Amino acid sequence: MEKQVVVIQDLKKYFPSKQGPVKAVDGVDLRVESGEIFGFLGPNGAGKTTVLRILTTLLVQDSGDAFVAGLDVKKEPNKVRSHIGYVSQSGGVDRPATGKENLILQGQLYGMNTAAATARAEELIRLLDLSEFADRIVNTYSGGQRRRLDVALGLMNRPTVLFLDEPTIGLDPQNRANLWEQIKKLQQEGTTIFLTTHYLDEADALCDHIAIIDNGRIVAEGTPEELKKQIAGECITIGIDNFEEKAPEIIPLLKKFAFMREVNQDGDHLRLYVDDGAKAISEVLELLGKQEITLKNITLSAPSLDDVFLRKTGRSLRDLNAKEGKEK
Ligand SMILES: Nc1ncnc2c1ncn2[C@@H]1O[C@H](COP(=O)(O)OP(=O)(O)OP(=O)(O)O)[C@@H](O)[C@H]1O
Repeated sequence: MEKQVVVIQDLKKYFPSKQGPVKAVDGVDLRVESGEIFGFLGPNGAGKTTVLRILTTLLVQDSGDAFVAGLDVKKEPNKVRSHIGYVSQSGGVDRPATGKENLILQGQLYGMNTAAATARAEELIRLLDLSEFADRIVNTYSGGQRRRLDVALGLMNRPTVLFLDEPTIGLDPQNRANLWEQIKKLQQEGTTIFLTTHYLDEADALCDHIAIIDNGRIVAEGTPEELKKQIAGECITIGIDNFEEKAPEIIPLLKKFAFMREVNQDGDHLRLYVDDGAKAISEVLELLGKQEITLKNITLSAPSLDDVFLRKTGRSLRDLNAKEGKEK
């Protein structure tokens, strides 16, 4: 088996628009190793789905190369399709049939005979814990049940790699946690998973490897631990009264502290990356007091993937998600 299941080299896809071309994917390089859960993390409109659609042969790139299971997606789309499963954001099924019937039909569409399709459907019903509802008509399913059936549908042809576009969007915390468990189980069964997500906690908890995309370009890549290590030390977040007026006054003073590595503005908060959090907090509080600045809130935390995103892009992914109503 290929060690690298997905290889992308200088991939570009621009869409025409009245304001000039939208650079949806603007020179992306990526590698996904066999057996890993790979997370493609980025805000709304960053280019995640466009890359996914190219990899799953639904869209052709303008330039650059993409290989899935060693096959060129542009030159051999049919062969690529036989190696992949794809679960889109909207999901697939809308037939007035049960989950199990939908699975069998999907298998038959892949060319399986009824016996083979039924056996595979039963295997997936066990693996993904669908037995409670597999014999019910699909339009009676909850959002979480629907999502799990979508994942099973994507697995009918035993794909080398399963592409999941925002698998947990719109799910409540319990259903999200359940789907994460199922995704981990699939990995243990040997499937490589390529998923897109807006959610920092999802990428952190689930993925072996992450690429962060913004405006069609990869801004950071590595394991969650590697990425967070780039932001050494601890993070103090402070909210102050009269932020607009006071922040420009206080930032240069904060930067003078020997323990201060970096000061970032995040909406109406300051994020201070420091060496020794406890000591730093007391000195920061003393400085605010001297400057007669009123503190609204202060927290100390370990650096998160959002800190990585903020450093690379100057914006907070958590804030962007909140604006889009996608906060977790
Ligand atoms: N068919 C299209 N025609 C024109 N512009 C498009 C088309 N598809 C995508 N775009 C634009 O390309 C950019 C990238 O979109 P894409 O859907 O890949 O982002 P995304 O990261 O998947 O976002 P989301 O998280 O919202 O799904 C966006 O600016 C989008 O509006």
